Amino acid sequence: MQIATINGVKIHHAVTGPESGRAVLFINSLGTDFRVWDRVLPLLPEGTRVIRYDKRGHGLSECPAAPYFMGDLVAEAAGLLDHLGVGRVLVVGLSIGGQIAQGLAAERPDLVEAMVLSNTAAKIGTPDSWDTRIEEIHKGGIAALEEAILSRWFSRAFRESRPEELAGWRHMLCRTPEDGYVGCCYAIKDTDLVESTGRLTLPTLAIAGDEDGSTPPDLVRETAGLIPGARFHLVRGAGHLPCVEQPADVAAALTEFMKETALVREI
Ligand SMILES: O=C(O)CCC(=O)CC(=O)O
Repeated sequence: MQIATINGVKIHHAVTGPESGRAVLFINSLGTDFRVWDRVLPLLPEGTRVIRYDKRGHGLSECPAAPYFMGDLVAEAAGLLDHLGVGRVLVVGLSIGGQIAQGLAAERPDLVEAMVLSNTAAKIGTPDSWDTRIEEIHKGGIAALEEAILSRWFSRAFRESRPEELAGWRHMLCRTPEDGYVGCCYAIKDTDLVESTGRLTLPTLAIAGDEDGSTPPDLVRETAGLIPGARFHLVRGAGHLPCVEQPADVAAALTEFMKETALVREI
């Protein structure tokens, strides 16, 4: 198990693949830990250097008291890359992870060569919607919202046909510490990256799920539209977590993007 103290927080992370390989940083979503990428990783090009971590309040990382700020989440992603000394990476961020990726690209362009924004946006939800969610969790815990959250995370077909897997993801969600989950809700509530993301020029691939109830395709497409040349890929038969539901499709899109951006890197 690899733990490093970054920005004063103990961050659980894992690095696999050869040191000479293309480095890819994966950042997971609200209520998930880095196992959310498990089904995609074996399908990536051989020799990829994969860096995963649990953001604060999730997985095996330390859970400071809520609220959290996007600036801290970005500082921890940057601090981890500095700590590992891997240089510029391709960042793949899912939902809040995609917001951290956008923030990282804006704050530390020396660390990010390209990004994949999966099921995310420059701004997610409204302050009122996040206040309501935070209040409901304080009253009834994450369990009070689990059905609603799972119905946004996964397509109906997945929920009906894969009950054992659904149970596993339910456990991951409900075992997220309340401070970790609510802390990140505060960070998303206060985040509006429209201006800073609109100034980005790095190669970008945006991915959406056609049944995503959290960040629907049009919202993801809107954020992609802020970045000149960004490509958009729609995953069919997927909710908010296409990396779980349609890993082959996500891995193929990522592999294609890695090939394209490898050419950009060599110029
Ligand atoms: O998944 C995230 O990181 C934030 C977006 C969200 O609200 C997911 C959900 O619907 O619970």
